[in-house]
Amino acid sequence: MTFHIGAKPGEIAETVLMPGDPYRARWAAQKYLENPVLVNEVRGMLGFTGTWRGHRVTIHGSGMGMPSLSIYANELIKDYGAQTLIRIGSAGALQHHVNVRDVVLAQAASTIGSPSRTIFREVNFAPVADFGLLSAAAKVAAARGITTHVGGILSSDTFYDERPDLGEQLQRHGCLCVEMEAAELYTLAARYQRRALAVLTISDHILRDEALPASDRETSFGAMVEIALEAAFA
Ligand SMILES: O=P(O)(O)O[C@H]1O[C@H](CO)[C@@H](O)[C@H]1O
Ligand SMILES: O=c1cc[nH]c(=O)[nH]1
Repeated sequence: MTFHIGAKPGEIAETVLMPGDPYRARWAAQKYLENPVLVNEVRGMLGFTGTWRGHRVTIHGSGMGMPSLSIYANELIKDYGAQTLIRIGSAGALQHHVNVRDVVLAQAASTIGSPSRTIFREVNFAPVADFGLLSAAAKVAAARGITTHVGGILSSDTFYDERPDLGEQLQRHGCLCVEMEAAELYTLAARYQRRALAVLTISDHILRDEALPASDRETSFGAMVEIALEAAFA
C-alpha cells in the first residue's frame, strides 16, 4: 500500500494503462481483461488487474491534470515497479484535419506547467514517447484501419483556458490536440527509465463546435485501448 494506492505488493502489473477517468478504467478492465480484480479504490480512483492474451495488465485511473497523474505514476513506478505506462485519454482537436473520434499518438508533449517543470530551471525539457511503443502503436492502428495522427500535442494545466493565444501558437506549429497529462507521464518515464506513450481519442474540437457526451468518453473509446494493449506486447 502507498499513500494513494491500496493495492498489496504484487497486485500491480508491470504494464499499466492509465485513463484519466476511473470509470473508463472500470469499463476497459471489464471489457478487455480476463478476471479483472479491483486492486485500488482509495479516493474513488479505481485500479484493476487482470490478464490480456495471457499478459498481466493493470488499468488504473490517473485523475485529471498533471499533479494528479504525477501522484499515481510516481507510486506505480517507484513503489509497484510499473515498467510500461500507457495513457488512454481523451483530447480536444487543435487542427482542422483532426476529427472527433480520431486517434492521436502523442510523439511529444509540450507544456508550460507540469509538476516537473521547476526541476529543469532554464532548460525546456522535451517530453517524448517511447519510440518502440510509438512505432508499434502506429503499426497496430494502420493494420486496423483506424484514422490515426502521430505528432506533437499540448499538455495543458488548465481545462478552462484564459490564454487562447497559447493554443493558437501551438496550432500554428502543428500541435494536433490538447489534453492534460502526457507531458508529466513522459517526463517521469524518462526520469525512471520506463516506457510511456499517450494514445488519445479526440472527444471534442477546439476549432469547431463539436463534442461527445461524458457517456461516450467513458465507454466508447475501444480503439485506443486495443491499440495500447497490442503495442504494449508487440
Ligand atoms: O479523458 P481523460 O483521460 O481524463 O483526459 C482528458 O479529459 C480531462 C478533461 O476533461 C483531462 O484529464 C484531459 O486530459
Ligand atoms: O484537456 C482536454 C481534454 C479533452 N478536450 C479538451 O478540450 N481538453
